[in-house]
Amino acid sequence: MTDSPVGADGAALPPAQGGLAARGLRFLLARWRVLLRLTAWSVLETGQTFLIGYGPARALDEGFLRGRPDVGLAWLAVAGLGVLAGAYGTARVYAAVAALVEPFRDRLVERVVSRGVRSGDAGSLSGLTQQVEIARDTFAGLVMVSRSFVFTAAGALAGLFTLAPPLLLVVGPPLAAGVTLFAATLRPLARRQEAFLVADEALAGHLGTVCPGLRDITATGAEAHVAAATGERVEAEFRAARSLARWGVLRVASLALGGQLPIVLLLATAPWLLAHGVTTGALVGALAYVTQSLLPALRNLIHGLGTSGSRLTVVLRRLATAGSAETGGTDGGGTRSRGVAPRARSSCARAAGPSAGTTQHAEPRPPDTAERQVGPRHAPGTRADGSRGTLPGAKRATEGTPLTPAVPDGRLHTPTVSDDTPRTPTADGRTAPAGHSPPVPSPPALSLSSVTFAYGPAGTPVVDDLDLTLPAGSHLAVVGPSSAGKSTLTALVAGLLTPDRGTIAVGGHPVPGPEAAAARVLIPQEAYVFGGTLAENLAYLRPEPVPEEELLAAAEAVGLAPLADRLGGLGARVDPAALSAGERQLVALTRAYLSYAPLALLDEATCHLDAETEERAERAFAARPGGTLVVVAHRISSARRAGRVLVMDGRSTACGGHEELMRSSALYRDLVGSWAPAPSRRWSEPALSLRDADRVDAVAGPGLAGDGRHVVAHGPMGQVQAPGDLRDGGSLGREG
Ligand SMILES: Nc1ncnc2c1ncn2[C@@H]1O[C@H](COP(=O)(O)OP(=O)(O)OP(=O)(O)O)[C@@H](O)[C@H]1O
Repeated sequence: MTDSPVGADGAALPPAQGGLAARGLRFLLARWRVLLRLTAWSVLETGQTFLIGYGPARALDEGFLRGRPDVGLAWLAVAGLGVLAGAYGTARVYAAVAALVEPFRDRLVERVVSRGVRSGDAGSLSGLTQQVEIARDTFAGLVMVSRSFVFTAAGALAGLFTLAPPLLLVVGPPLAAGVTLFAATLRPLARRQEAFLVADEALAGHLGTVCPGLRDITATGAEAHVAAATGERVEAEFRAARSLARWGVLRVASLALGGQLPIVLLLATAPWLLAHGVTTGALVGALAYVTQSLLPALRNLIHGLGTSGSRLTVVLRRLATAGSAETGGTDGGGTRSRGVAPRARSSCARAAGPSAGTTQHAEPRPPDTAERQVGPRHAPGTRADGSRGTLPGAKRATEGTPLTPAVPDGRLHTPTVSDDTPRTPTADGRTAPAGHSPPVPSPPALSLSSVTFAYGPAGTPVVDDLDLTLPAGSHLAVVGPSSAGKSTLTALVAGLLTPDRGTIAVGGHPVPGPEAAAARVLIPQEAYVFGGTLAENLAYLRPEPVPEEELLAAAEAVGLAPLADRLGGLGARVDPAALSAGERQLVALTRAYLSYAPLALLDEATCHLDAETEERAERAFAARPGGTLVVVAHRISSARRAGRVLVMDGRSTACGGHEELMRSSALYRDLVGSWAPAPSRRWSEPALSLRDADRVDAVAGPGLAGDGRHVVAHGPMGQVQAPGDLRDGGSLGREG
């Protein structure tokens, strides 16, 4: 039993704070009147306990065994009255306990609230007041069980002595031994209980963070990473539970010794006791004392002090820790503690490796560093040191195969070379047209063959018989009206959904599969940011520590650098709730940018960014040597940047360059029309193009102003109302 208690992170717990006990004692002494009242009402409970054994003993000895049932019944009635009086006393005891517990709660609330008001941290305030309620309930429970044990034991021992002193000789020693053993194990048990609670909370907190992000974790291929971090916490809780269970055996032993052994001894020594003047009634009364009073009181004490006591210690210690934070305490990361036990902190620091430790205290980024480094220092699929990564899909592309062109039936067929042939990296890191590179065969970055998928067996296919081949280094924009299946397509490629028919391969590896999962990273619209440091967030998808310069270069490339500066550098702790949706997207984008996955799938991952920031991020991804980019676009600019555009609308899928699709796809033209910026009062260039309406084919240009006659255009197909005849020079306004 030498194992020492450890926290969730494996570190030994600090010794219990003696200050808490001293403060508790001072609190109680200041309320001596309440304690006196509590004692007085508890005496009634003692009387009840006394009568539980004494009444039946007298009823037997003086009544039933002597053929005087009336006397026997009278003694039983006395015992019954004792129970009634005891119940009244217990009710008064509750009132006295309330008079003790409520000021305790008030003092804690006062401290916590004044601290919260001063710090202006409403979130932490709410958490702490909850803990105050736990402390109050636990404190009340402790007062009840410890008080009950003391007065019950006093009543029972007094009863045993009154009935026959030899009974005390049989019951007293094992009871004392049991209580002593329990007292000896109390402190180590409490500390193990605390370690278990901390480990349990750490696991629950971790799962609370991880579970809402499961989709993203799967999407970004971070399953193994997260599983390892979760496994650590499960293991920590298992160790704490095992240690607690070992010590729990002693708790059971103390109950057996103090509460159950006396029963055995009373029965075993019955002949001896009866031979030494103990009456049958006294023996029965002694058994009543042990079974009805001492055993339950001892059991309550052991369970109450063993669990509630340690819980109270944990909660009070946290409240005290929160107090030190108020006076300037930090959690080691330079940030203020929020009343959460430091040991329960996320293990991301460990998961991120040594870099997390060094970046926690990182100095703000030197401005020139970012200016000099505008891209990742490595190609996808290679390590930071330039060596090849182990990800099978993370190969450098040496030969580009262009995206297959659209054909009238909407199917995508065999690739042919075009002007949009992607550029692939040369040995010195610059890019050259793929055709000029040595013709080393390489699998396409992404290939879909006859892929069909419907949500449910009877559902209409969202993706229908789709063929698509993307060479490494290419940039594809996926567009389409709402519900066209764009997100479904990215989920299929990411392996989050399984096609009903057809096959998908990423970097030549079948989807689903570990190699394919490692070769792609999906950034969904709702970005997943966790409460670690910025560096931990950014390096999350990298198995090894990432140098600070590389993180900064990535931040600069993607457009995160201003936010990183504002947050206080890479070591700054990130509060996901305090970031805007766009800022969270920038963090998620930079994290994906730093990953080794060559294929990046941006599913409206930039929808909360302004056009300029979106362009910067997309260009950064497109410039990753050998990296392939698939963007679900929601802006015309995004589609224009891509070499190729995939227009989705159920069965009528089309693919091609922007200009080509503007000519050949009515749907694409409609989409482009619906993406046009809202007109302002002063138009400097054509702002409204009406092409597919019945009566008009006009371009609204400079000088147009509303005069009550309206063109209404809404929806991707452009519903048009033209109350005036435009050819007659009617004026236009616009609404919707
Ligand atoms: N989990 C699901 N269960 C059933 N149907 C779904 C599910 N997810 C999506 N769908 C349906 O599949 C179709 C395609 O949805 P998807 O999200 O892929 O479209 P989208 O083009 O990404 O739309 P948007 O541009 O609005 O995000 C829609 O009709 C949608 O209702």
